[in-house]
Amino acid sequence: MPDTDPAIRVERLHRTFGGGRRRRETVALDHIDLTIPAGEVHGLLGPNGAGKTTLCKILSTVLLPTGGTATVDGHDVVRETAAVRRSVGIVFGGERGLYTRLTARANLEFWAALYGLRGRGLSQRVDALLERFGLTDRAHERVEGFSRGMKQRLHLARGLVGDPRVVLLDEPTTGMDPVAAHDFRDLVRELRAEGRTVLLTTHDMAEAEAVCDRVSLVDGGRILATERPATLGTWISRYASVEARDVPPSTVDELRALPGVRAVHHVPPDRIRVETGAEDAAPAVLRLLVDAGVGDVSTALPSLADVYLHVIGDRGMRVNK
Ligand SMILES: Nc1ncnc2c1ncn2[C@@H]1O[C@H](COP(=O)(O)OP(=O)(O)OP(=O)(O)O)[C@@H](O)[C@H]1O
Repeated sequence: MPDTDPAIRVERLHRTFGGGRRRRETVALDHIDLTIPAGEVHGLLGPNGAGKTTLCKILSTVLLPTGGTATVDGHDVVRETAAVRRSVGIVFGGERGLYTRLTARANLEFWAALYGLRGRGLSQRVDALLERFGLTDRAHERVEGFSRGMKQRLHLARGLVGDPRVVLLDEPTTGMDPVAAHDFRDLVRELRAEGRTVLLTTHDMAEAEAVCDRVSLVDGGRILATERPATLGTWISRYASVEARDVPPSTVDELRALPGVRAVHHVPPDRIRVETGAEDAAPAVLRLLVDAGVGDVSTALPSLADVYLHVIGDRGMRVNK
């Protein structure tokens, strides 16, 4: 592969499900474009049904696109499936993909054999992965007796068995406890230090901020924005809201006229909530309330769901124009 090729290049990628005579068509991916340079950790952040898993499945050749193109490590996911499979390791969260009646070691041996490893090379790779993921002591136990966190670690080991240049992690921390989730973040940093490209799907904005070089916000099969995580922080501060009690009507009017104020809602019986939509708006609202002598004031950062709603709403309108 020439070094200039991105690790992942997706152009006008489209995937629908259903749409037969009686079934409504679902658009899982709506003509998306995405370019991820080699060595980047890229987050796909979005609500349920956004299309994240569909994209991972297409990139790992498990699913065919309806239209458009995708390449991994310079190889086309439709025409060069064998080469793509050699380049990609995929890790799904949850229970999928492990043979629970086999031991941890047997699971890894099975996958290593599928990647063409044999004999000494195979056992060295498997030993190294068991060690890396803290499973050496339990290697000869059946997976059905493993805790959820141990299964997750085995999933990660499995994803790396073929020494892939590109690692697709689909909700890998679902169900992990905070310590395991912390270890996972270290692992992603290690993968990057090893020069691998990582595509990580998650619902968790904090996780995305902690490990990703860039994040794409996905909803309804579209990529609404691709930004560096620091920009996600400004999205959050941009959508802060301020609540206050016993605000005189004239001050409410002044608040409505402030730049960056999106709405002022009455919250019965005696409160108002001011929603902002610009970075400096919340401090300006606070100043105005304090200057007006309003004492009972509080601010709230929006939840992740609020940020989705605001950003998706804003960009959605622009996309739909
Ligand atoms: N095999 C399928 N048959 C029919 N519809 C499907 C199929 N797979 C996915 N879809 C639909 O495509 C859309 C995108 O699903 P996808 O699983 O890619 O979303 P996601 O972002 O991974 O969501 P989640 O976070 O819930 O895993 C959804 O509307 C889903 O119902």
